[in-house]
Amino acid sequence: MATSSSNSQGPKRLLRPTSFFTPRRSLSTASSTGPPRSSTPGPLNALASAKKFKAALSSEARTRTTVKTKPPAFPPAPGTPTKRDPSRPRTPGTPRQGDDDAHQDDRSEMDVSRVDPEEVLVDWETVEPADISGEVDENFFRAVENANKDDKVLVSIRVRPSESPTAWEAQTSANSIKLLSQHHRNAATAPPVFHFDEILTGSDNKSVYNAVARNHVCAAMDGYNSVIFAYGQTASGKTFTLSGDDEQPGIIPRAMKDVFAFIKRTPAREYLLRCSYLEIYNETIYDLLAPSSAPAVQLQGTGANVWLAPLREEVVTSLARVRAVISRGWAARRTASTDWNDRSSRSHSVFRVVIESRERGDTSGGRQTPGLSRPPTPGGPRLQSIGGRSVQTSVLSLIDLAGSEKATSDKERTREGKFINTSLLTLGTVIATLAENASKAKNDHVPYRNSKLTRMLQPSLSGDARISVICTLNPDVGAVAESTSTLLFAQRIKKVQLNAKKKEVVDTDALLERYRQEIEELKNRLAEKEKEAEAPEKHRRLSAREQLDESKAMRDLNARIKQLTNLILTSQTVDENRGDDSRPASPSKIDFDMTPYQLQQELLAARREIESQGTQILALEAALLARPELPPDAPENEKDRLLGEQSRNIRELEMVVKGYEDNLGAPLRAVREDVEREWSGRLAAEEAKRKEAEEWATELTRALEKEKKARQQLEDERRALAAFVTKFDSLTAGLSSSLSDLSNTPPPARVSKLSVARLPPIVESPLRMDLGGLRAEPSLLEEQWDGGLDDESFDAETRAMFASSPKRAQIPAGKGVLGGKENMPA
Ligand SMILES: Nc1ncnc2c1ncn2[C@@H]1O[C@H](COP(=O)(O)OP(=O)(O)OP(=O)(O)O)[C@@H](O)[C@H]1O
Repeated sequence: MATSSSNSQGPKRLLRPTSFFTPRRSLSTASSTGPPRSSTPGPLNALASAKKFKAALSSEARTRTTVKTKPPAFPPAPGTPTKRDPSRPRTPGTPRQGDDDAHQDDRSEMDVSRVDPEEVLVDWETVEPADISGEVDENFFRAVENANKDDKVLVSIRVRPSESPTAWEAQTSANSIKLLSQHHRNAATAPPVFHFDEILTGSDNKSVYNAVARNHVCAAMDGYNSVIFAYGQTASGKTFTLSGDDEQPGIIPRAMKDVFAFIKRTPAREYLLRCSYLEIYNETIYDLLAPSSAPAVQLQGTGANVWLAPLREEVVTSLARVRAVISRGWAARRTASTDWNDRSSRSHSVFRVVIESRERGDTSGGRQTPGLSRPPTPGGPRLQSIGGRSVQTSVLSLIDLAGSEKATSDKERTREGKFINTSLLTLGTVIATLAENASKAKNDHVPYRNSKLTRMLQPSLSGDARISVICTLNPDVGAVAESTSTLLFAQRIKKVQLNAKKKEVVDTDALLERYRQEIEELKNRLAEKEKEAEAPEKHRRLSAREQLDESKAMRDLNARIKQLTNLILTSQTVDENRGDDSRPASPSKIDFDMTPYQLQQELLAARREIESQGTQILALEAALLARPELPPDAPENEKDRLLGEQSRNIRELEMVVKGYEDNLGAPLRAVREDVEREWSGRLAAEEAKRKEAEEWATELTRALEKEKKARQQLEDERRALAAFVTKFDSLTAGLSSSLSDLSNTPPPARVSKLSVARLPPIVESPLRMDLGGLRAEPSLLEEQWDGGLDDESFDAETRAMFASSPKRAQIPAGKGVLGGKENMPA
């Protein structure tokens, strides 16, 4: 197993870059002596301020710095501060360099808010050949294939070269690193061996870029958010890794070169690239591209939806523009001379490139996707989806963290160090919690809000991006504690789980077109297969197994066609529901004067619609699940292709479902809720009315019952009266005959005329009708018979009949039943 330690290659780099991308040249006197930090630095002057090793130099290095009176050296380990060189001017309170540079005026020339995105697109034709010449190789495009597979953070360790005795044994071939046993505190146990994705040594930045960054740059070009950051103690080589120098350009310049190379190799798409550069200094975010008087950048939004504002974004169309932007930002960075690093980054710096792309096409006659011609949302895409071409957006963030450090001999540096350490500590805690949550399937609170750095990184750390972390190590014996702590951080971040997804503005037209094309192709294939299957000689040639395979393939083709047709139908339903305004009808447009019944019908129809679409989604999902599994012996590339295809389908389905939910589901739900609310109000009113009516009906029934009872009573009484009259008539008839017998006097005419038929059937007025009444009132009978008829004249039967009457009717005084004319029928 090959063993290489940092010592084996020896330090090669001596000076900070004079600028990015400038042609390689031997280090100049100017750069080796470096301008005094207090001098007014232009962007390139700032870059020319050299960062020097304080350790002993390699022979190669020595020859290059002969002009220096004191040879630069690797910085000693923290904790062993060296005495400041009195000849070197003191860093004046970490000023923003370049504050007064001459570029203030032309800073906003390519500001994204001032240019028409359509005018500044980059495509394979506009990429300058010089921008991609040199180190871009074919492997880059192989990296694209691997870019989308990893759901873990890529963690690499880079050991800085040192001439001092090293405490670590780095095995690059085994990707492991361990402390030499003589430096291990516990002599009884063996020092632990740390394993990572990559262990890198030496000063070659190209191999570092290829190993730790290329895949992530490719992923960003392919639509995934990607973050690459360097973490490590001060002076361990973070800035060297990210920015590099003339001879060894770091990750940022190499990444930008690859971005243009990617565009050159992708003739089907056009790109809008915008860069921003910012730093977090003492827990305040500064825009490095804005004038120093500009207000601090604020973190807006919450959770995973965080964006920065106000933030200057410069559109870049060539490497020359990128170079200018980086130089400007670099010049404005806060660096200062510390006990360990002559140009120590006193802030976390973030270089961001927003990559937007869409398929190329004629923009003149294209249909503007409805709803996308609005002003861009903060943090959202700028490129419009034209002619049914979706826009893919991703962000590539390249972060140079400030280095963790112990207290220094300078008060101001110590204060900065506290902020730096606090935010790095928070980053450590966040990573530890995320790792713990991922490994134990927990959901503990992650303290993102405890620092600006972690809040800004929240969307990426919570799984939204591909992440690569390069942990830089100072291998010196004096830095063992810090290096161990860096390795432990690296170990924790390895466990963080990612789930980055492509960001694409869904364009239904584009999807539909894609589906239609695929259906066409599939139909052609199916037709060919059917033709083949019908050929009789073929039938004979094929084995049973082959025939089975053949018919399965045809079934699969049919299923896919069906699935795509369903997708088209679903999309069209979504589109139709958009209406003219590309949005579903607002609930306010519903006619609320409809009857509750109509509303109910409407509601039912809406529910049925939702249900049928839900079924459609389920059917699509089932069809997707039922897709053929790969035979175990399928070639690897075929598996990859099918896997890629399947994940594309899933993404498309997700987009359609999301589109459906966004465009149809939510408004329909809102409509349903509104209708339900309205309808239940009306229902409640109706119910109240019904209750009132029921009460009224009960009241009526009760009154009716009462009336019925009263009528019944009266009827009984009438019958009793009729019986009484009949009896009376017969009595009077008997009496008159006996009287005439006795005295030959004729009976009174009036009494003789009385008959039952002349009695009223129902007597409305209360009748007084008892014997006592008859007796007490001067009744007609008494008038007529003038004492000739007394109580004794009624037999016992008649008296009993009157007594049993349910309600003894009263004959009004002076209006006896026989004499009350108003009661007599006409
Ligand atoms: N791999 C390397 N090969 C050669 N020189 C290196 C390497 N790594 C770092 N250096 C040199 O070491 C010095 C300190 O490195 P650098 O400034 O990158 O450290 P840093 O981690 O960014 O420090 P700080 O956190 O203080 O900003 C620089 O002069 C740099 O050129």
